[in-house]
Parts: sequence; structure tokens; C-alpha cells
Amino acid sequence: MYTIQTLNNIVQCGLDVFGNQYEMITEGEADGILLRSFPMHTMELPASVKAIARAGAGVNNIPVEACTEKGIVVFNTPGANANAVKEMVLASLLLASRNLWDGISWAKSLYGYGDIVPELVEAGKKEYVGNEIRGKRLGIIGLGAIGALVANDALALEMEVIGYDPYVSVETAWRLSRQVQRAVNLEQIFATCDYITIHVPLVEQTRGLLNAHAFRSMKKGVRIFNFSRGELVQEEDLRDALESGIVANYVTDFPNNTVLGMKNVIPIPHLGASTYESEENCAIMAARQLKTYLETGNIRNSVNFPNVELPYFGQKRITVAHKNVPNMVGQMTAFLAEHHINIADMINRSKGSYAYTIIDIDNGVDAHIKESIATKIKNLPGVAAVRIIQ
Ligand SMILES: NC(=O)C1=CN([C@@H]2O[C@H](COP(=O)(O)OP(=O)(O)OC[C@H]3O[C@@H](n4cnc5c(N)ncnc54)[C@H](O)[C@@H]3O)[C@@H](O)[C@H]2O)C=CC1
Ligand SMILES: O=C(O)C(=O)COP(=O)(O)O
Repeated sequence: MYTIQTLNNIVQCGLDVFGNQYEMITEGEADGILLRSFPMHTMELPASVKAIARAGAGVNNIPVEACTEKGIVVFNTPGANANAVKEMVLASLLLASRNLWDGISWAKSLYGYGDIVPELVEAGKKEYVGNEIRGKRLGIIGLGAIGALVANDALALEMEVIGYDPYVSVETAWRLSRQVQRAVNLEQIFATCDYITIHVPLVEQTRGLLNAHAFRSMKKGVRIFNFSRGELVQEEDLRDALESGIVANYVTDFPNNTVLGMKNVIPIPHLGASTYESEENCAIMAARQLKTYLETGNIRNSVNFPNVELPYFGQKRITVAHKNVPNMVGQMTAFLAEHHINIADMINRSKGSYAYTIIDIDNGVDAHIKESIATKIKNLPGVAAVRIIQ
């Protein structure tokens, strides 16, 4: 029996993945945590927690580094909500270009004028003339799951598309249309684009990516779309850019009080991933990854540990999350050799400064010997967490 704590509402089909061997709780000590955007940074993590699954892409709400040091595996669901965000970006391109936000608000304000409403509409519509997006240049910062989808569909809408992503994955590169131009630096995007959309994770390197320097390099009247995270944009610099007209519109999925007070901001209440389809995709994927990890130790789509999978048929298994330093595996297997325990199968993979090892041992080993080996491994310098699965 495992216990899963949910920190946000997770759609039922995701919860159903766990089955009746799991207890679902919202407070207390759990083996696994399932969440969406719940801010975890100030949360005390019980020692019972072995893994955290983010039903979504961004993990900046999770203390990933602290989790890594404790051997807690953090998962996300790459691509599972990308289509939802892409559709929102496409809608926003039109929303901002055609002055739909102001136009609709004005039309609604005409309620009560009676029979002359149609006349007022025809007389007033000249205030809301917009631009077409066809033929305009769209700059995409970050060509991951979302950025690549936006790029391809913007081309289909006859936009000219240029993308910037120095770390683009091979998989994304294959999916991208060859018509997407490649920017060698951000200045190329800033200086030439009519529309700029940003699809990078919030990390120290990307915080404040759009700042005074960036705004100064942009074409006057550029429209900016932020469906990634509010902190990617330096707020006071944005205010100046909106006031001076460098930025014609800022469409953001992350409104806060400061940004709401700025002119020409189109605020969206973090609806990028809020579709039934995406909520289901994310919840099912996150739940499956978490369940698999708890039951087999296999890791798929973790942000802090490598993908490691060894087929599991109910055999005895030791899993170790540890630092990626020499002789870790040697020391672990030495303990097994001391007790004449045969290794049936083994795998070790690393990701950055951490690694993960799965050791399958032959059945028939006494429980107390297994426990003693687990304790010896746990006490090795560099080991973050040890589990015995059987
Ligand atoms: N508004 C919403 O509801 C949602 C927001 N998001 C946000 O969007 C972000 C991107 O999501 P995905 O495309 O699914 O993630 P992803 O991981 O597939 O793509 C991110 C891309 O950014 C690139 N990148 C990283 N640092 C960069 C830099 N300094 N300059 C240029 N490119 C850089 C990476 O190489 C990668 O290709 C998430 O991290 C999250 O913050 C994601 C889903 C829903
Ligand atoms: O997946 C992401 O990064 C998102 O921002 C989606 O957040 P949500 O699950 O809608 O709270």
C-alpha cells in the first residue's frame, strides 16, 4: 500500500491510474506527491516522500535541488500540455493583433443603449482597426514542446518564423519545419520581429530575460506573449517599454498586481494548460510515472535523475540515488559480494552530478541481510536514498 498526497485538484482519470492499492490524501505523510502549480518551496517535506510528480511542464514551483540532495525523484510530463498552450498562443496572436480585447470590452459597454446599438457599433469600430498576422515576423524564444508547435502552426498561418534555442533537442529539431529560420542570438529576434513569444523554463539563466536592454533592441510596436512564467520579464523595464510604445501589447498568462496596472497588458488567468484534454494527458502521465517509480524503481521523465529502466517482474530490487562520482557502484556491489549475494541484473545511469543505480538480486536473501546491506549503502558518502523493492 502506498500513499499519494495531492496538492492541487487532479482530474479523476489521473487518480484512477493508482488503483485500490493506494491511499490518496491531501495532508500527512505520503510516499509520493502529485501536483500542478502548488508552490512547494516553503513546504516541509516529510521523510516518507520518495518522488514528486508535476502534472505539467514547469517545475519552478518545486525545490528540485533540495529534492535531488535527498534522493527524491521529481517528474514532469513533457509535451502533455503543449498543444493546449500552442492553441492559446495562436488565439492570443489574433486577440492582440485585432484589438479584440478592447473591441469586445467596448461592445459590451454599449448594453442599455437600446435600438441605436448597431449604429454605435458601426460608428465606433474604426477605433479598433488591427493588423493581420499573415506576412508578419514571429520570433520564438525556446523551441521545445510548445515553441516547436507554435512555430509550425504560425508558418501555416503564413507568418515568417524565426526561432532561438541554443539547447534545442534532436527530437524537436526533427519536428520543426525547415522553413523556421534559426537565430544565432537573441538580438536577431529582438531587432527584427513584429511578434515575440517566449517558451523557456524559468531558471536563474532565464530570469529577467526580457529586460531594458532587450526592449531597447526591439522594433517599435512589437507584441509580446508570455505563456511561460512572469519572472522571465523584468516588470519595471516592461512598464517603460509599454509607456514608450516600444511594446504595443503584452499578453501574459501570469498577471500580478503590478502588471495589471500597466497599459496595453492583456492578462489571462494562467489558462494555458487549462483544457480538459491537457489536464487528462498531464494527470495520467504524471500518475503513471509516479506509480511505476514507486512499484518498480524505474524512472521515466524525471527532471533531476536520469531515465533508468530495467524490466520488472516482481524480483528483489535495490535502487540507489547517489552522486555521480567514481566507485559508487563498486562499493555497493562489494557489500553484496560480502554476503555472497548474486546480482541478477544491474543498470547505472547519470544525469549531471547525480546518478541512479538499480540492482536486481537473486531471490532467497534473508530480510535482515537485505536491510543491513541497504543501511551500509545508505551510509556510503554520496548516497542520497536507497530503496528495497520486492
Ligand atoms: N501557461 C501554461 O499553462 C504553461 C506554461 N508552461 C511554461 O512553458 C515552459 C516551456 O514549456 P515546454 O515547451 O513544454 O518545455 P520544453 O522543456 O519542451 O522546452 C523548453 C525549451 O526551452 C529551451 N531553452 C532553455 N533555456 C533557454 C534559453 N536560455 N534560451 C532559449 N531557449 C532555451 C530548451 O532548450 C527547450 O527546448 C515551461 O517551462 C513552463 O514554464 C508550460 C506549460 C503550460
Ligand atoms: O505546465 C506548466 O508549466 C503550467 O504552467 C501549467 O500549470 P497548471 O497545471 O495549469 O497549474
